[in-house]
Amino acid sequence: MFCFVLFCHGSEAMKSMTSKMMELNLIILRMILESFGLGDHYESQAQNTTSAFRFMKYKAPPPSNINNALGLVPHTDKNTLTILCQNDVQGLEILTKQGKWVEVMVPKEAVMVFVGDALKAWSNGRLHAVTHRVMMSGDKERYSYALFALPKEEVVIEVPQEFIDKEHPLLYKPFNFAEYFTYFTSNIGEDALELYAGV
Ligand SMILES: O=C(O)CCC(=O)C(=O)O
Ligand SMILES: [Fe+2]
Repeated sequence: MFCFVLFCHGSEAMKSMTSKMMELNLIILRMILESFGLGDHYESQAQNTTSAFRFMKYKAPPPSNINNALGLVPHTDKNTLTILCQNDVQGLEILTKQGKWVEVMVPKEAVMVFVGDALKAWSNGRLHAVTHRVMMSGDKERYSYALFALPKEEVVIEVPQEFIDKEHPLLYKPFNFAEYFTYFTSNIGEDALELYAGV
């Protein structure tokens, strides 16, 4: 996979795209919070959020491996919410809780939204950060672009009291997102969140 991160000082089109995706991210965040009856957390959550934007290009697999080439390794996103757009070359797969990989057919003009580790932790595990990967087949390149909403550097992620009760004991200690991310980059593994912040 080839990818680069854009820090949007550049084109107006990019700036407008980023701000629309950020707007969508905030709408989704508000819907999630309201669905838990926690709409009053929206303002602080929104203020604590920043973003990164990334383009990705996946080459078509080599002829020797046309049906089954790994484009992007299995992972959970580390941030809060990801909004992903793609061209018409499918390839995204998610891992079910039963351990089965399932292809996701993203309809044209639809976007995918992923909950990342940061939001999983904040919600005390109520929201699931799904493991996903990209598998390439066929002879066309896949392009995708994503907005990664993430906590600002100084933000400490702390489970709100409303998410803690007898049936839902505290699962994650308060942690600084930037420090978690640094930890993850030198301890890459599926259970990074549990190891770093698990109670
Ligand atoms: O390019 C894709 O379809 C997936 C990208 C992704 O999961 C990521 O960058 O975290
Ligand atoms: Fe991802």
